[in-house]
Amino acid sequence: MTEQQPFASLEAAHSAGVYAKRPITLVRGSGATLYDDHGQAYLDCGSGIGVANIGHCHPTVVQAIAEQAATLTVCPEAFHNDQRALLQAELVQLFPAEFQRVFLCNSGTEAVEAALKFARMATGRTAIVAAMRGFHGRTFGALSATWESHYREPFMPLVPDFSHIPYNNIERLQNAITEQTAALIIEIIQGEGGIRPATAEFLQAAQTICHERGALLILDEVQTGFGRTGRMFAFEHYGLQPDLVCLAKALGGGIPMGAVVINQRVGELAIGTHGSTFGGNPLACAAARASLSVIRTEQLVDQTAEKGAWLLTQLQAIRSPKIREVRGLGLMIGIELKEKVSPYLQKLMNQHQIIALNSGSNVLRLLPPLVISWPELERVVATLRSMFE
Ligand SMILES: CC(=O)N[C@@H](CCCNCc1c(COP(=O)(O)O)cnc(C)c1O)C(=O)O
Repeated sequence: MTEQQPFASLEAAHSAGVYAKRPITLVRGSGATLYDDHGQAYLDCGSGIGVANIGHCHPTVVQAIAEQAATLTVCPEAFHNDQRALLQAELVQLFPAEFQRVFLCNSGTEAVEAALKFARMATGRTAIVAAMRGFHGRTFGALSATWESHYREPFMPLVPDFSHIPYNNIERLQNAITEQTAALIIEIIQGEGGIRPATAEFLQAAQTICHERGALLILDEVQTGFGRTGRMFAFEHYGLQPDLVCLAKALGGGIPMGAVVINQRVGELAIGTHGSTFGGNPLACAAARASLSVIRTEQLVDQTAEKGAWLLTQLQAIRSPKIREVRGLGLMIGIELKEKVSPYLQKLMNQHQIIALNSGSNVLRLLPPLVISWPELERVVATLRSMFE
């Protein structure tokens, strides 16, 4: 172990080796601030890749986890549980009335896997259509819906009968969705694919075409959900009526959790057709209930709409030959550069103590906690302006 980075070298000695690492060791977080093992503070504009919407270690969630950890953490879905029953009821309350059922799991990729299986089972069809540049997870089904070849190639063959269309291309959608299509799966804003919002026309056409041809519309809101875009769920911006909505990341307030919220149009799912040992566990459900209460009581959705609009305007006002476009919705912002983004991420972290993300090789992605303060937002804008102007 090196004295400067004792934990980094220890971790590197035993890690599977699949992750690119940044040279800091994060050991504590509070609100939108993270601290490394030397006590250095960082302003977090990554939220753990869109998880810490309510900030790090929110006291309400910490208390709920502590209480549930001392009460019951293990309860498979073979038995009823109070926290799960309450969370399910509170979760479907956030959706239109036709959404009455939810499948609980432990990650985004699991939510996508469940939605894909439910769609094939409910329709009796096998074809799945997804979007180019889309990202839906790393497990074989979700990976089959994910576009970029560098995610897919080492693992071929993937699940058969998946195809991809250009995002926002209605004509290709018309040709791709047929009577054999079980579902279309899309993001409202492509998160890993470069912070690319769908057009309202594309989304409306997707819903119309799917429902006219008996296919289900699966919305992957793993990254856009829980206030991230300035509405509780991004589909609300467009008045959509999806059939299955995949959720995860911020759902559990930092505790791993995923969910599929199911429109009654999908019909009944037969007992024994899917499952998960940890899905719906009391600890995650208690954390999720606490997180939802924080989003509600701190009015984080409305705050995000206001802060996000201001941030987007400020960043779009930066005049720089290095910036191609600034886009996004709420506090899900992408700055597309005319060059590689990684040097800028390193500079932000090492010289300015701001942690931001990439999305692809040339988009600087900002996913700050929704609790980020106005002074912290002003610091982000001032820093980026100084870097790019
Ligand atoms: C460092 C690291 O592990 N990064 C993750 C980043 C994934 C972030 N996105 C997850 C995601 C997923 C998968 O979610 P999960 O299994 O990672 O919880 C599904 N759908 C959408 C729209 C998503 O954005 C990865 O490279 O797999």
